[in-house]
Amino acid sequence: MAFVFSSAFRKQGLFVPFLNAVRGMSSSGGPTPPFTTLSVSRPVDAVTHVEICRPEKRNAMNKAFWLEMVDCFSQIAEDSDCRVVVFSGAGKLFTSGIDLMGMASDILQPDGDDTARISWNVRRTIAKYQETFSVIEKCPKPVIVAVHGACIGGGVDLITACDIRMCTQDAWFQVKEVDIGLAADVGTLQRLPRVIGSRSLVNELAFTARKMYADEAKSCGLVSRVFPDKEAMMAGALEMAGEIASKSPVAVQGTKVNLIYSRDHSVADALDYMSTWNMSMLQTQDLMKSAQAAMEKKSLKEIIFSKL
Ligand SMILES: CCC/C=C/C=C/C(=O)SCCNC(=O)CCNC(=O)[C@H](O)C(C)(C)COP(=O)(O)OP(=O)(O)OC[C@H]1O[C@@H](n2cnc3c(N)ncnc32)[C@H](O)[C@@H]1OP(=O)(O)O
Repeated sequence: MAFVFSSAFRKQGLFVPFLNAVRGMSSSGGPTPPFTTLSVSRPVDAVTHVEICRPEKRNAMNKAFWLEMVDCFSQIAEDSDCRVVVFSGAGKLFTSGIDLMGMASDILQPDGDDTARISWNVRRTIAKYQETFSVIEKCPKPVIVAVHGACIGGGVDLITACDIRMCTQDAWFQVKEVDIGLAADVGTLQRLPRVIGSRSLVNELAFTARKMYADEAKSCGLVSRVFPDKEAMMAGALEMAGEIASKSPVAVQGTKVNLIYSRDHSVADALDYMSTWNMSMLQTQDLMKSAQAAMEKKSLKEIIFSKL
């Protein structure tokens, strides 16, 4: 499997092919059928790029988007040719959040003959929308999200379900739901407090709906990297994805599953889960291959791991 590794390229002054891969990630082709809101591509081996692709509507999340995300990430979870995902937005900004024009019927005019049935249907609808972002967490492949410009409302729900967040210097984040009369209900209130340490800051953002800009997002830990512009960010995302993709998929996917498990359980329970996990996963041939490479001072990039 031939990977593109920018650190090696940079040493040789060969960063250009990498930037060409980034340029190939642009959404000029529009959504990838059968999707109508997502463009899916493979810019380099083992890396899947998913782009929310409604630039003329500022990537507002319409009904199709909420369903297509589930199909897309379920397929990626099963795709043994994919080891890492990069997620980004097409056009001027990352996303303007829920489609305020197209979503009203689902939420404001729910079906049902009486209060019980209406409530039941609303509950089901909310659970369906929650799944749109939970699939990102359920997918064992690491997901790197790259945010440029605005990331509003549902966008914050989305990025908090991702494993690694990066943004451009012009990015801003807004937990906008209170401004449209909602308590955010598809992940932000559950995941954001686990992402950034300060509950006071989370509460402030959620109660006031104020914008948080890139520097503050970096200093509070919402993002781990800030890039000067989108091209640099996509190159950085692809470089990181390539680095992760070079490692044992058994090790990487086991790491994601156990990190998420340990976030939601006690240390004792998570250690117990880990030992049960690794009682089979330690028997992988990847362990021997990786250890041998370390002993021989070889780069993992030279090692061929079986697909997973
Ligand atoms: C159970 C479900 C739970 C989920 C809850 C989620 C909640 C949320 O997401 S709350 C956040 C809702 N979003 C907003 O309030 C943002 C609204 N949009 C804007 O403020 C601006 O559009 C923005 C700052 C993002 C961009 O401004 P810009 O000047 O660059 O573009 P515009 O000229 O305003 O828009 C261009 C066209 O896009 C359409 N559009 C933008 N945002 C949305 C949206 N959220 N929903 C639907 N359509 C949107 C806008 O109408 C323009 O369309 P057109 O007039 O046809 O050109």
